[in-house]
Amino acid sequence: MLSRAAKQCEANPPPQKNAALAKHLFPSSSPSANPDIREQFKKRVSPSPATLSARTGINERTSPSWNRTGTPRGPGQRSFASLYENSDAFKHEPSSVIDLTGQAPSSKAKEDVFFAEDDFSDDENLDLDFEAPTSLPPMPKPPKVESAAKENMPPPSTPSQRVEWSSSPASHWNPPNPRRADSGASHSTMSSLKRNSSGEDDCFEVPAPKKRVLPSSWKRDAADQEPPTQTPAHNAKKNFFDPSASAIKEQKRQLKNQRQPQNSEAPLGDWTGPSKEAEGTVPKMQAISLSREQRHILNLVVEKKQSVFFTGPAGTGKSVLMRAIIDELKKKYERDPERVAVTASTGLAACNIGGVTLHSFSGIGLGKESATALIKKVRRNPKAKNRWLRVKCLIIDEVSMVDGDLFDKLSQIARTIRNNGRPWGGIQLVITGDFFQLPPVPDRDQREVKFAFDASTWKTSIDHTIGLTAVFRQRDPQFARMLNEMRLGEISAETERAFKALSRPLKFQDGVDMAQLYPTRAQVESSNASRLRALPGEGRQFVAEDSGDPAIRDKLLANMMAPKCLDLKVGAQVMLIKNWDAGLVNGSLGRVIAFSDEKTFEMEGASGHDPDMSDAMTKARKKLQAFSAELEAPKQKFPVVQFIAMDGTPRVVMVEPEEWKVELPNGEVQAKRLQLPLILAWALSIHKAQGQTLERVTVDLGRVFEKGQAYVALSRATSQHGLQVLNFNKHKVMAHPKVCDFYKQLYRVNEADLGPATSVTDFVADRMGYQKARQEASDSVPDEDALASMGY
Ligand SMILES: Nc1ncnc2c1ncn2[C@@H]1O[C@H](COP(=O)(O)OP(=O)(O)OP(=O)(O)O)[C@@H](O)[C@H]1O
Repeated sequence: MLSRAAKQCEANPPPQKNAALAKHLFPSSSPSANPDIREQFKKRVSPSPATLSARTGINERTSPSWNRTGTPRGPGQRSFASLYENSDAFKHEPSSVIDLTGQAPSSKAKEDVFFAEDDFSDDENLDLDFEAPTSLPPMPKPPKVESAAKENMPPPSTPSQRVEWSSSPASHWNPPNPRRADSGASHSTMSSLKRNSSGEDDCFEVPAPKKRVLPSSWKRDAADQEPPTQTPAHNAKKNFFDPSASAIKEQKRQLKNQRQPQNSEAPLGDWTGPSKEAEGTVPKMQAISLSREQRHILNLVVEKKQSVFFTGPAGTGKSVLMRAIIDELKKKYERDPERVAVTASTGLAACNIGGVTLHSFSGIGLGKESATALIKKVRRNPKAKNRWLRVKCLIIDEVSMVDGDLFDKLSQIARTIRNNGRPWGGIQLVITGDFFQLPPVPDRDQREVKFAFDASTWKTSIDHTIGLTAVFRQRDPQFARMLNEMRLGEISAETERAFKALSRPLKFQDGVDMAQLYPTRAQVESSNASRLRALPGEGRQFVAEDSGDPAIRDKLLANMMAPKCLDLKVGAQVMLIKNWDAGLVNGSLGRVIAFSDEKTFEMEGASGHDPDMSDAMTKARKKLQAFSAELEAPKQKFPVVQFIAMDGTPRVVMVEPEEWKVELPNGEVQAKRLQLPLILAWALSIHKAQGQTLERVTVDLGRVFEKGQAYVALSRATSQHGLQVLNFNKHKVMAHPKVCDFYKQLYRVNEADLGPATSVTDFVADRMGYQKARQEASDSVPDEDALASMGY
């Protein structure tokens, strides 16, 4: 029968139009020149990669690469340049994997390959990085659809070839709605009511505004609207019969979105009073784009792989730049995230950049022992040892609080564990901080403070020391100058007078008071507790949901900005501790005006607070209840907060829990906390305020006791209008003499490659000195003298 069929087939070859259809449906396997499948088999004599892989026991990663015609390449046949020859070169396909095994796939009679357990023990010495050729052909233009979606999509056909599938609507060709993941995470329980925010999501690219924002989000610009192919109506229809909680949530969200454009003229947000934003008088806030000096540093780190310490006065954008660097490095090492370790001196600072403490990364515990003992400790800890071996780029934020001895010990650990004599065993360092700000926490033995720049290995560890000069936080140049004098401890009589004049009381009409900064946590807690008690009405307590290894979880989470227990009442002053968008950022102050759940939008406690608001809220409630009446109401209620946005306008948001993670570079989550991104904010600790930008702040210098504290506290303010200074005493604001000396040694030089107009301060003289020292260090046994002087 088969031979009869074959004969018939030979006599009547298949028509061409079927070949076209086959080509469309199976483009990768469809024969193009010769439609006869037998001819294809005749041509293909080499084994397929999968067959070979099965035969040799080597998986796809190590199997030989294949060219487009299906013939294998032998060793040396595939150059890096060839990777860029076609537009598919960057696709993640086995065929694009570079053959590092050196085995030609054409050698057919391969024997099975077996690996011993330690065959790869020296893998860490392999440096597989390569510089991309500079003369690459342009990358293929990305298609309009999202890449993630594209991977799962069949290739769209041209109109002439289009084959309609009766069971597949055209919408299946569209990318998924990017907002769905977000909204899908919103359920009625506390654990599911979270935004997908891994650590600090803020970056120089500002994220899209949150949809819970009322009323200003009712008037969104076109860029924030749903893609035209996915109207809320379309999605609502799709989920209409889906009874799951997430589908109901999604449905409600879509209904809300549908209402937005229609209601833009008379926004629901009337109930907070029409904001300037709603009236269209406030220009749309722009995403932060890095300044020239910031970009220069980014380039040095990411492209030139230099070890850099960048510093600068408060508000010069060190944190913004560091986040941009982290983003870029993570992209660069996307396939091997352990190559980038994000750390900071304290748990709080680490949380702010989505990293871990330097201690936690390095696996040294408190790190009080000698370097030799610490090396033994790391060796006994395979995970920590592996981190040291894998890391290529170590980020250290808030370096002013890193102890100098610790810096030397870590440098020694890195060299020894990595068996590499270069500074830090060849790890690229990216360090930032301002030594005029908070110093290392002093030891119990009260020895003199030792800064990181005092470390014997500091100079040999850094290629470039760069000072950022443009202050962004304070727009008023006179105020910026006053703060700079204070930073350097050189306060003129005029500046002293100006600071003393700031003792006047300040009152704001919007109900949000000044945040008072205190040096100790106890002072902060007692001040906030008494203000909360003084408020009328019933309080609500929000207890964080913690997870992770119980042995270390509580310790790791103890330093977190988000508290374990948060007590709130209507009228409580709060501060946002996450970055949401350009208007609402970490540090934005607000006031709780009600408690609500999203579905019924049932407000409590707002009446009597503000009559206009109560009236408008009633309207708002009715409108929302109209479409949410049939949906099941959740039990959990969350605070509705009226924030003062960065432009000074009020914005009302219902605040729901978010997630904080303490994560190791390999992505291993050590601890997790789910909590509202709020803290009480009548009083704040200076420690918690470090890194924040505050619009309204009171500082009582009579309470300040540590060098650097006064500067940190005062430099949080954005303007003199929002700053009250009590008990100003210029002797209280003196900088540490060692820090003054360190910065005096650094001097301004214009970088030749940036041109004469640049404001970049690159301390070239030091850098040259460092490089010379580095050269010497790598030629001989590194830093032996330094280590000997430290008793190692
Ligand atoms: N390139 C930029 N363009 C506009 N604004 C910027 C830029 N860089 C930073 N900013 C803004 O300046 C303010 C201070 O930035 P940032 O917190 O990064 O400064 P910092 O140097 O880390 O301050 P500190 O030392 O006090 O922590 C923030 O409000 C930030 O949004």
